[in-house]
Amino acid sequence: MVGTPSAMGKPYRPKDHYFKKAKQEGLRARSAFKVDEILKRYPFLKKGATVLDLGAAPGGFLQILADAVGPNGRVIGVDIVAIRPFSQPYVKTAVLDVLADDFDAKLSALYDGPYDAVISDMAPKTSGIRTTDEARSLRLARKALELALTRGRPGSAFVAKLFMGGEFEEFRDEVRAGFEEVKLVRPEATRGASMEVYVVGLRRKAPPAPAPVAP
Ligand SMILES: C[S@@+](CC[C@H](N)C(=O)[O-])C[C@H]1O[C@@H](n2cnc3c(N)ncnc32)[C@H](O)[C@@H]1O
Repeated sequence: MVGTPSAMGKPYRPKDHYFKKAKQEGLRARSAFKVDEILKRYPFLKKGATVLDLGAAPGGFLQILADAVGPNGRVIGVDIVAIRPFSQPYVKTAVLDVLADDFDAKLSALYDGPYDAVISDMAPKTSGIRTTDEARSLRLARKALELALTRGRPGSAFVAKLFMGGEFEEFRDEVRAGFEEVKLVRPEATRGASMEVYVVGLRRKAPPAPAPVAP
């Protein structure tokens, strides 16, 4: 089936190769292939690791993350939409809005960290107005970065999806300030028309030691 031509000239196929592959492999979403590719390129998640997945519904990323950390690990997934429960007891999910005032307290009640990786595939509801959508995407990515910096261990990793444009460069600099290395990934499974890119922060820098108290 030939889809509607996109702005970049590539056809948009709602039921494309990755959609079918996800179905065949029992994956909840085609996006699972995106995190799988990121983890293959940057294998920062070890068995036994603890990971926070923001914007986790319906759970494609969670399936890959659960496999990556195994039963001695821990995966926490949150979304404003309910996530069908996982059979693995080390995968915990909750309906939470990361932008809500009480989010941090509710996340702490779920699991207080620290995390080996904070991953965000959050995407705002699109308005069709490019600047508005970029700003909303950036707001979600900045919240994810705040969580990675406050709840990630030194040495931990960060991944956030972001719509290119607007303050993209500023955001990349903010990630650079907190992580030793920063990479940009546009996974194979990303649809042709999409402006999204994943910013990957590797090895969170240790926060500066507190100033010594004067005698
Ligand atoms: C592309 S989908 C995520 C797909 C998911 N990674 C998977 O593999 O199944 C983006 C998600 O971001 C969520 N989202 C958007 N705004 C959010 C917010 N403020 N708090 C939590 N989740 C949010 C949406 O509800 C949506 O489920």
